[in-house]
Amino acid sequence: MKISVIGCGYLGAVHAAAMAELGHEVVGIDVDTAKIESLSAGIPPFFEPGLPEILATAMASGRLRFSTDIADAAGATVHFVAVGTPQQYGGNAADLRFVDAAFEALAPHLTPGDVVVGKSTVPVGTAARLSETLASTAPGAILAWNPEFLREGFAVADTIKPDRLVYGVPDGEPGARATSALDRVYASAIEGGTPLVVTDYATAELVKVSANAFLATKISFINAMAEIAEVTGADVTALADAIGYDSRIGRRFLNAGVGFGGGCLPKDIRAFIARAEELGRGESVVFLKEVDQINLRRRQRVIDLLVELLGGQVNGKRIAVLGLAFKPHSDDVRDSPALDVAVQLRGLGAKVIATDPHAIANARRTHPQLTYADDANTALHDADAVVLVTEWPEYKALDPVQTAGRVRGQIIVDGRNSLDAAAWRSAGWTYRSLGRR
Ligand SMILES: NC(=O)C1=CN([C@@H]2O[C@H](COP(=O)(O)OP(=O)(O)OC[C@H]3O[C@@H](n4cnc5c(N)ncnc54)[C@H](O)[C@@H]3O)[C@@H](O)[C@H]2O)C=CC1
Ligand SMILES: O=C(O)[C@H]1O[C@H](OP(=O)(O)OP(=O)(O)OC[C@H]2O[C@@H](n3ccc(=O)[nH]c3=O)[C@H](O)[C@@H]2O)[C@H](O)[C@@H](O)[C@@H]1O
Repeated sequence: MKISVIGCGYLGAVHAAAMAELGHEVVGIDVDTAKIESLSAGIPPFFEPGLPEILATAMASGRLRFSTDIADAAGATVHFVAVGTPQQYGGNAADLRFVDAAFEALAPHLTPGDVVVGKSTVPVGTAARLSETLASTAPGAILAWNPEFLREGFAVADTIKPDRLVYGVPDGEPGARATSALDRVYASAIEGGTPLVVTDYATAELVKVSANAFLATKISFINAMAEIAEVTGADVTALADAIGYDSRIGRRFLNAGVGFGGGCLPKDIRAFIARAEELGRGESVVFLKEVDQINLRRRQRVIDLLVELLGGQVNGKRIAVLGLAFKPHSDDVRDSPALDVAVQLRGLGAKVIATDPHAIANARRTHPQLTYADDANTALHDADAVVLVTEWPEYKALDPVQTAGRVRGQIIVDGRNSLDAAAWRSAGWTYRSLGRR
């Protein structure tokens, strides 16, 4: 099939390359010239395992190209819109200006029968509104909403073989046509047994935000238990293992620590709260405010622990911050707890030396005032204390004895509860975590 993908960020670039990998003919379009130049040269503008490989194959096959000109979408019959929907500046709601601009720019290049497929995460009600607009700007074009559930770090596999597919489509013949077009796009996943839910726009939009809200709630639940564990001497990791054996609960997303961040979970729960309030149903999701608060408290707890361990103040103390990305296997620093901790420590007067295997360039762009080290050894040199905030495998593998030889003070706060506490303690470290013994 001929496909266009409007917006080539973390979601769109992977989607474009994966669609070409599946045999479709794809054009990826973005307003960011540098991003398009990089993608056109076969170089992903961000770190995503597996993307360089599928990008190279797809470019070599001639099935994938990139452009800054929206007119190049003409000729495709399915158009995915994957532009950003960030949190509004100064508010909680989603900023839909990029979605609106993309639809407005795309409309003149559509022909009747084309299917426009929303991929961006949007507040419920957005698709119905955009469908009405399209009816006048591009008569005969059909809108579907096909939310995306990929995880950064696993984006390629999640796109080629998703857990499930959800299509939000209009009633009647247009809905049937959109469904059949999407079935062709995703033929390999469907043939491979991927569950498919075909529903209306509102349900599809809500599936996406409720899935992220559930995941965020699960993380904040275990982090709330970590707060209780801290004052009772209980161990949150053993607790998570024990409740996780109950298959109704499950162990995944029960890792306590410095909490969730990234370009999605935090902004999506806030946008959900804002949208529910607009709909007069704020009370239905009021618990999400607590989910957000518990999450933000964990960042503060890491800071408080360091202050306590450093004798009441961190001013002038050299602190090695291990990790900047919001999670391992990503270079994304959007709303990253790790970067937030580094920035706050610096604000308290600490000499912060931060490091990350892949996220330094992105962190430096938004926070040029921080001091960065290219590797953990350099960051650890002469540190008065160490804080691990992104559980990259290389940090988890640090040897406590060797690490002791690099630092000035053997103090470590394990913000991801991911180190072997006993091994670090027996090597002479003062080891503290978030809710672990
Ligand atoms: N990053 C992720 O893992 C996932 C993201 N999502 C959702 O997908 C959407 C995109 O997210 P990301 O890719 O992370 O954001 P991003 O910020 O990495 O990418 C958005 C891209 O859209 C481009 N753009 C903005 N306006 C445009 C326009 N008018 N025409 C063409 N391109 C335009 C930007 O230049 C940027 O490259 C958001 O709604 C997000 O919530 C959903 C699932 C997973
Ligand atoms: O809408 C989105 O963009 C995506 O948001 C999340 O994916 P992602 O943000 O890539 O990362 P996750 O693996 O969900 O992790 C999110 C945050 O939660 C934290 N986390 C995760 C799991 C856990 O047990 N504990 C925990 O603190 C991670 O460190 C990270 O900061 C969802 O998992 C995806 O399904 C969804 O498509």
